[in-house]
Amino acid sequence: MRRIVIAGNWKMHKTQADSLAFLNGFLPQLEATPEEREVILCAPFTALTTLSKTLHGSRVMIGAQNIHWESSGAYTGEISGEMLTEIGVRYVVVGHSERREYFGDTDETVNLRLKAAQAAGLTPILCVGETKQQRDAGDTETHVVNQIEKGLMGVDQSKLIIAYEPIWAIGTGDTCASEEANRVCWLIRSQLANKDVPIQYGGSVKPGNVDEIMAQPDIDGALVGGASLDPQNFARIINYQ
Ligand SMILES: O=C(CO)COP(=O)(O)O
Repeated sequence: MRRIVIAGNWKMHKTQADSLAFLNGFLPQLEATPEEREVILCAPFTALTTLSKTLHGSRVMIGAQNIHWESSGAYTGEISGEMLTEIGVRYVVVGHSERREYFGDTDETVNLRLKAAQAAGLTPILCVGETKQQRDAGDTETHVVNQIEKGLMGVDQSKLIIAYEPIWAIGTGDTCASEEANRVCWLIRSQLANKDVPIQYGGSVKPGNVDEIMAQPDIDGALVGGASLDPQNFARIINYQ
């Protein structure tokens, strides 16, 4: 039985005060949300403790947006798995295209981060997806399969979430057609030993397109950027029909 997991990726948005204000508007809207839908907020490091304390005992889980592969050491600016679990973080986004593009993450370091997350008891959300050029050149399948193969070497597939995020659809308003997103999610699943890994779609998910996306048979959730910053929009996405 596959799980449904909806995660908000706040990226570099929201102070602690902003995060608390968000929860005030957000939590009351989850009262009628079906129990089986897992809800995660992936917030900046500085907001994690506040969120964790405020959400203690709630159905909303906390995720981080990066993790280093060593457990401690001289790695200025990085964060370890133990530092995250200590404050109640349960999930971590790994291999987001913004980290690959701007901060030098490669399939090799993504693989190390995934293994470190699992060793610390965190569930990683591995992001994969093609650029516009790769799609136009007909390389989507090869690229995504390659990211999956390299990223998942030696990774435990029983404690894992995957997000298919076509880069050209991120923050552009240009959603991937839901049948096409489903096709690539199906392709990803076909590469996995564990067919029950939740596979999310990410890229301009909004209240207006979530129902159609979630109706697809191989899409088990969403990884939501911009629309997760607004409590009404994100709650509407979680409460998809
Ligand atoms: O990158 C994303 C989530 O990780 C998607 O961002 P948008 O929902 O803003 O397109």
